Amino acid sequence: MNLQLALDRLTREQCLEILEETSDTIDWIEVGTGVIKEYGMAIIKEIRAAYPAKTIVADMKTCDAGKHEAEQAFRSGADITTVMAFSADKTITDMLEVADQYGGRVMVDLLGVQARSEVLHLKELGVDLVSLHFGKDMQQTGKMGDDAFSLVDDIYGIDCAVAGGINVRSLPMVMEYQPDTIIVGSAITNQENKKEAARQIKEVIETNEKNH
Ligand SMILES: O=C(CO)[C@H](O)[C@H](O)COP(=O)(O)O
Repeated sequence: MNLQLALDRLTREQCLEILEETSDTIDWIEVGTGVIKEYGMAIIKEIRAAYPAKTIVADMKTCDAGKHEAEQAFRSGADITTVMAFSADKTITDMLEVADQYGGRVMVDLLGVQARSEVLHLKELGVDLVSLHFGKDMQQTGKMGDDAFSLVDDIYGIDCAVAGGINVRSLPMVMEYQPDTIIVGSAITNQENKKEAARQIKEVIETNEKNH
């Protein structure tokens, strides 16, 4: 199970500092949407150069112009780029095609998706990686429930990541569903000791995996 560190609402310097502290603990680096909007593709290139062996997720949250945005992400060194599930089929299939050319992957963000049929449709399009996402603003009025997982339950052939305010306390509930990737942002990046926060989260993941 991968631990994906989400770098959101941070300066370039903070991103690099946090990576220095946590890179030996985390598996995937997510360059957050806001960070990309602030610094453009340059921040992805810089992180790629600094961490050549890490999997980099560019959280582009593309919703149109899929071919162009996927090319931007992969050319900058991303291994995975994201697209919103509500996008046109053509946006998603174009991105899958570009991903194939670059040997990369597309993660479809299920923010706002209510029906399993939508996930089944994504699978028919060729999608093999989705993220269950309880958004930042939604976190202000609620928290992710285990009903979120009913969207992907028993759908085989699709890897699943999960994101949305996950911390060391909520992690055991999330892990019951055995997602492929756990995405954690603020529960690491907002902590005083980020290295220790990442280590604790990784430890819970590894302990849970051993006992499963
Ligand atoms: O995509 C995101 C925000 O749009 C974040 O990656 C995701 O929400 C994880 O961050 P946090 O753990 O702070 O919720």
